[in-house]
Amino acid sequence: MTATKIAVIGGSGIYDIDGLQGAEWVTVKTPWGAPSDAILTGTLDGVEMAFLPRHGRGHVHSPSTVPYRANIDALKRIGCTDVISVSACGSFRDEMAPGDFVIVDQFIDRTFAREKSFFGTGCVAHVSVAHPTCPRLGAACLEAARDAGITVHDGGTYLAMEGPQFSTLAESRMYRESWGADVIGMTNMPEAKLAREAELCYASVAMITDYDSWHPDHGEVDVTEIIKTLMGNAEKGRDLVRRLPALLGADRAPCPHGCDRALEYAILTQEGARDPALMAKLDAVAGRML
Ligand SMILES: CSC[C@H]1O[C@H](OP(=O)(O)O)[C@H](O)[C@@H]1O
Ligand SMILES: Nc1ncnc2[nH]cnc12
Repeated sequence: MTATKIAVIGGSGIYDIDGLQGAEWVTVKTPWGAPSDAILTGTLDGVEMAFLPRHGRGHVHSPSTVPYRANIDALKRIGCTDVISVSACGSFRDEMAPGDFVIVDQFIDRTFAREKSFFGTGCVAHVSVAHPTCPRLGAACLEAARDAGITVHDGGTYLAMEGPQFSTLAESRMYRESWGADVIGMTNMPEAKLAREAELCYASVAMITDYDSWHPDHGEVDVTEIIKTLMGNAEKGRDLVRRLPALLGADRAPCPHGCDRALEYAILTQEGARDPALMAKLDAVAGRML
């Protein structure tokens, strides 16, 4: 058993969480640059927590410029074991209405202007992301959402687009009709892939704000409407987060799905051929393996 430390990455509309005992904003340095902001640490129901606003307080970073590698490294570096992403999303399904939450379990990654791996020349690694989210952590999020009285859907495919503009009508229809995506956002990739490389359990809670632009009854995405829905969603998201420590507990058994052992057979570069500079940068992310 190891001590649980729950990280929450708050998306648009969620820039802090309340109720933490011993709350303190901590600045964390990483070899991948500065994270989006300082990290709010403390305990809730006897469980260690860490909160990182993805876009920074004041919403400074765009989806393309969020420092995803620094964020995941920083959370790993301070001892987090589980990462929960809470994000605003558009919906491709009639039944997934604005105000509903979806526990995402698959992704389609359409992002192209972001660093997607901690590894590279001098230390090559290939982890599996066939199942990119942790079922144990996702189940806890589902239970927390139900306990909070939130309308929540168990499972869904999140299309990660580059942004920052919303999709064209043709793209929206293609993602929905041909690609089978359920929700759309701009930030969960490469975050989920990096969390897997860092051997962190990752779950994604999509908070629906709109029907993107495909819906004949709703017209195109309207950011003022999104922001209105976002405010209500953010309060529900905070309620969900408050319930997680009691559900996950202070002590943590190894992940039954192997998230915390993802690098076990993933590093291909032979010891003598590894780049010392890159190896030094991997101290937190892959320290267990090096
Ligand atoms: C507020 S609309 C677009 C913006 O909101 C989402 O951010 P996050 O995933 O961090 O909640 C979406 O991905 C876009 O970045
Ligand atoms: N329709 C949408 N597309 C992309 N990101 C979003 N975030 C919230 N709504 C969105």
